[in-house]
Amino acid sequence: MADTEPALAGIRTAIDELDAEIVGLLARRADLVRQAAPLKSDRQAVRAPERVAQVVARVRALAGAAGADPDLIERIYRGMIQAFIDMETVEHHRVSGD
Ligand SMILES: O=C(O)C(=O)C[C@]1(C(=O)O)C=C[C@@H](O)C=C1
Repeated sequence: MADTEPALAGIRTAIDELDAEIVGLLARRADLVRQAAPLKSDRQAVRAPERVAQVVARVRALAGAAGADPDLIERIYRGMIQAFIDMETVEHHRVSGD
């Protein structure tokens, strides 16, 4: 069998480079979500299920156009948004006491 190590190492280097970009983008997204927290009236407004549905529908369409699996992208986004909701809930409580 051919030595697969160089190919795997190359793939992992490319993944590491993408992760550096993704983390930078996530930091910017987290900053924007944090800014939204004080603008919301209560916990239900923080969760904003209709907005989550809108974001998921949009990224599914973007995934399709980009040649990615919409189901995979939806799973990733639902996990990510839940983490942002948790963070935004803590921030909302901090600024509003609600
Ligand atoms: O759009 C908002 O209102 C946000 O706070 C952003 C965001 C998201 O991460 O996309 C986070 C929490 C809400 O449940 C909906 C969407």
